[in-house]
Amino acid sequence: MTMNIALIAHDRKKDEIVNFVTAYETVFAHHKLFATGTTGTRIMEKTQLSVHRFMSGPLGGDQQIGAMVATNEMDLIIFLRDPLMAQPHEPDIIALLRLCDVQGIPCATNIATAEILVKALDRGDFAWRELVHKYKPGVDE
Ligand SMILES: O=C(CO)COP(=O)(O)O
Repeated sequence: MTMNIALIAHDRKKDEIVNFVTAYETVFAHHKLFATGTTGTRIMEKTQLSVHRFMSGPLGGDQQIGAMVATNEMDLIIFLRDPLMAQPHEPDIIALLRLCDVQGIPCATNIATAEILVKALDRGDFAWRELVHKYKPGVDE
């Protein structure tokens, strides 16, 4: 079952997300990947994965991903935030995390949680999302 996965990282976390996605590239290859602009570019530069890129975070990318969460079209989010650096688009970041809680979407904000979620994804723990996909034509293309 193909899941829609969002990958997002703030600047000082970009190396970390690239290394992480590279390590689990064979798992991610089975899914449909989305990212904010720069994160997506960085991942595509270093892997063979194809990533649908939204706007850069400060220009609205978090909100674009949030729109997919709002309509329950996103199955998993890995969002490596920088907890030590203020972001100009902090309200957008909070809004995205809030929507994950509204819809009950698994969202990892650090690498330890991301690792657990990706392992769960690989062993089929996200199969319940199939029920959601059934009612969302076009999500699982
Ligand atoms: O700012 C971001 C998420 O809040 C990430 O955006 P970029 O991937 O474009 O750097």
